[in-house]
Amino acid sequence: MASRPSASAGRLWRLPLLNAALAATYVLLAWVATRSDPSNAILWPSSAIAVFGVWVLGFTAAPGILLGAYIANAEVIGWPAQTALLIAVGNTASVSFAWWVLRRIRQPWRGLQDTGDTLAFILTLGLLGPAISASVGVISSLLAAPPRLHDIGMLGPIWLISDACSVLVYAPMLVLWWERRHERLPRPTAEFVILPLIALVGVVVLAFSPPARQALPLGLASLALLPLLWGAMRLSMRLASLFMAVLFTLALVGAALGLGPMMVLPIDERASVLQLLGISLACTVLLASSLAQERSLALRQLREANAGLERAVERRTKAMVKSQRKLQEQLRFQDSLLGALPNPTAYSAANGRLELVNQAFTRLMERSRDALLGRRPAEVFEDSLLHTWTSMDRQLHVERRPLSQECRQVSSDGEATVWIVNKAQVTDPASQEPLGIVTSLQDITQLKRLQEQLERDERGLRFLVEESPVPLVITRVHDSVQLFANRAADELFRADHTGRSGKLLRDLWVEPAQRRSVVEQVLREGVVRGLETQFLRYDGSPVWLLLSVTHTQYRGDEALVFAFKDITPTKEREHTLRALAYTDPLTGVANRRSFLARAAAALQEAKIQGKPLAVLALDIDHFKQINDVYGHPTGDRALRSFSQVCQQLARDDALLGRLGGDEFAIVLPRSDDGAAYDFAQRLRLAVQENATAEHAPLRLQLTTSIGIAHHPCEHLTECGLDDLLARADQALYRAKQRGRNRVELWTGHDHPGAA
Ligand SMILES: Nc1nc2c(ncn2[C@@H]2O[C@H](COP(=O)(O)OP(=O)(O)OP(=O)(O)O)[C@@H](O)[C@H]2O)c(=O)[nH]1
Repeated sequence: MASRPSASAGRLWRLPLLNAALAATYVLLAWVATRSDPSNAILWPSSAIAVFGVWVLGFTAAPGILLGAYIANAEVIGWPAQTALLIAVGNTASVSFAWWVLRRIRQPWRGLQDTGDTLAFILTLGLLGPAISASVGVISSLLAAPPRLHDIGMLGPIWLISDACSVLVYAPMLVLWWERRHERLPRPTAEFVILPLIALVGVVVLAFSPPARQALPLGLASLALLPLLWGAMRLSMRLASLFMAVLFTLALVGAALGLGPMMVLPIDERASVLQLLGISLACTVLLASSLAQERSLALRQLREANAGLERAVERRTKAMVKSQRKLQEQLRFQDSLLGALPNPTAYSAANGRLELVNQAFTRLMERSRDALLGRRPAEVFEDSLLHTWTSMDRQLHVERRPLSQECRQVSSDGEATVWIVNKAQVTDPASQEPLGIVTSLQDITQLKRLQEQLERDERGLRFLVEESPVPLVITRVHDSVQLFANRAADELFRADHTGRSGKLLRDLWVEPAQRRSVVEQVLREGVVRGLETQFLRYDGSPVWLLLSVTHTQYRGDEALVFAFKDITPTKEREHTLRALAYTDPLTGVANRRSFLARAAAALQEAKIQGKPLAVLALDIDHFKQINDVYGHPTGDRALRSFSQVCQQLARDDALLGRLGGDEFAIVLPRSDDGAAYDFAQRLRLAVQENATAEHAPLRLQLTTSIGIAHHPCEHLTECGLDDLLARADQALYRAKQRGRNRVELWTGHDHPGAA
């Protein structure tokens, strides 16, 4: 490759030196070529140096070429200075221009790499450059000294041929040896030593044969083509160009000395014929060598590709060996795994024949491994297992998913065993094609017996539970769906009678919040015992239940078991007793004890809240007479009628109670004396109008007297319920004294003594 001068400072000094060396070489070669005859040089080797210069230094070689050409033309040949300069400019410009054209038509220019490069080199630097140089030279010569007409016709071609021959024969050798100076030479073999020697000797004989043998035909010179072609095809391009240059130089020297076949030609044609011969030999050798170079490059690439291929094959082979080894390891592992499996396990190929069996399988079959491997199921299995085995295989081919099936087998000693046959298809991971089937058997004889026992036990238990007089319900935890209810439970909740109409057990709780807390407690602690709670039956009627709940699994579901006891009669009895304890049986209002307790609580609350409270004491007027005249039953009716009127008129927060006989009391929370007085008056009037004692056909009209006391008290800072009742009683006493059917407020003047 042409090296361009670098702009770096370190290399600047080299360029003038190289140009000077180039000029000096140019002049030296011109001097050598023209030594015998300055006006008629056989060759102009300086042109080759100019090409070498421009190739290596690029256009920066121009000063060296110009200087060398000028000195050579002026000093060596003897042209006048002006002509010499013109010719030198022509020489420099032609080679530079040819170099520029070469770089344009071969882009990127890589040197003499192939026939395209070589052809471009021949056409540009080999022919175009010399043609321009010759043209400029001829014109310059004409300007200097007009020659004869004959000479004008010949001067251009002679100049061109001479330059072209020089460039084509020597320049490639120089350039190739310069550019490939670091490449090692091939090791010399007999062929590469002997054949060039023979060629050299032949050329020497031809070129330097004595004048006596000048009669040899000129065509013999073409024999030189044979060794040159051998060199072009067998040697590297660098050696071939050297070989060619050496042989041609020998021929040239012979001709210069007046020896060799050229001597048969007229003297003025000898040089041109030799040069033409040189040009054609050079072109042939260069192109043939390029072809050989291309061929060897292609061969090298092929070899490299081949080597790459071989390496790939080797790698692949290694990988295959590795994976084969891995596969074998896996197979060994698989074998040992299979052997270690406690369950009888076998692998059968796609054709059904057994390919692998473990020891458990051989024991089950009561045959040796060899007696099983390679056999079809029909050859080794008894009827029951055979039937299950083959029908599962068929099913597996269709469904292609693991299957399990139960199979009963009778061994040779007549013992029946039950097996679960598990089968799974093995498929090719890539194509999904079935490869075979793995079968594993599981002895469930014991399990089966246990299961049967359990089923029997469960039947017994189920009977017990279903027939138990204790109502039992099982519900699923997560959705409360009823999983089981015994007959007693259905009767308790009247499920048969009305139907459940979509209701769940959880809908029957009267207090849903209580249900939630019970479920949480059961899930947390496992059991809840003896909880009294109220449910509604499916028909809506209430029922009191004693409830126990526990947490269990029922047929795979998380479940709650509810056990109930109907305690409704007990609860009703309790209720009646409580009612009897707190109410007056004749009138239904609070009895004395209950009234006093609730009244005390109301007074306490009024004190805490700082609110007023009034107490009314009531007594039916002349009640004793009713009893005495019309009898007790009429008196009882009078009491009931009176209490009813009081109940109807009293506010919701008022407390009414019968203290005894015909004495009643009313507590009015948040009522001052004015409000209490108004209420008492309204009540008195209501009694007068509505309270009666029926004594057919009579209808006795009742009246009442009312005394009022209130809290806070006027004269005492602190007073209790007893004080209030006593004051209300004193006020009542005053009402009686003042004619009855009246309302009196306690004023502080009423006291027993005053009465
Ligand atoms: N019928 C009936 N009479 C009862 C009952 N308890 C008490 N008595 C009677 O009620 C009467 C009470 O009479 P008093 O309040 O003393 O006299 P009174 O006739 O109402 O006179 P004044 O109160 O002054 O109007 C007595 O004759 C008792 O026997 C009862 O439960 N039923």
